[in-house]
Amino acid sequence: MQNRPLVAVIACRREVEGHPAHMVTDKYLTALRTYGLDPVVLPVWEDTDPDHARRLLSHFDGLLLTGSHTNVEPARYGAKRAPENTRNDKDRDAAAMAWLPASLERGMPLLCICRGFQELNVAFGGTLYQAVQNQPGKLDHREPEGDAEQQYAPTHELSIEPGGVLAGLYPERGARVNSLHQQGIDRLGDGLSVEGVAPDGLIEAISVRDASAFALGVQWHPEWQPTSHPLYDAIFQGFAAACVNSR
Ligand SMILES: N[C@@H](CCC(=O)NCCCC(=O)O)C(=O)O
Repeated sequence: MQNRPLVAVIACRREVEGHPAHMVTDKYLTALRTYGLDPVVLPVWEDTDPDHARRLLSHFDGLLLTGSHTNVEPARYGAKRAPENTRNDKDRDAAAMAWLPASLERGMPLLCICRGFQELNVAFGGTLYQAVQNQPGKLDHREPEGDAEQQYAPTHELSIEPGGVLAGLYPERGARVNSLHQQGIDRLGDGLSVEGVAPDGLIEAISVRDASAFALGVQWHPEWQPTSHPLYDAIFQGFAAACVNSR
């Protein structure tokens, strides 16, 4: 267990038993441990600034931005709040928007999942659909009814862009992936590349074009039982190898 790469994991602000808390659900932390990484949960504060972000992240070998039921504040991508968009977390928004450029500047490996994927797009000047299910021609990407096994079961196809970062990690042209989100990428941020799309054309995976290390975002949840899904496994293997190399 010695000398495992240290991965900073963004927390969310939630109320726990009547008190404000900073928390991460276990599956993200367990997935990192499974792949030989040591997760460290970092609290989020609305007054995070770029200098603090640089100093804080200098202690780590990688950064994971997790999924969350909350949404990026629409004002951050120049939109008004839609009625379907009811959950926010301004502390997490501020931390993510400061940590993303700081981590890329340092060449730290970066894995962004679901909300994290949407944050990566917004950090690069992209915009989001606030309710994908209301967009003409788009599928409903929200989770099905049921228990966690049913909600995180693969529900739609993913088509992987040939020649990209994801294609380099996983040899097949596609896979079935889970889907637990209401929001999604509308306009792609400048400097990002599409790595995979859903059958309705919704962008499902992106990478940072000029990143000096692994920098991938995915709309689905590879942290859910990663060792039993070859694509999810390949993503964590790739991220873990990059974290080892960045020490
Ligand atoms: N709120 C956003 C992002 C969806 C998301 O990250 N869901 C995570 C669910 C809980 C988890 O598994 O961590 C949206 O609705 O698009």
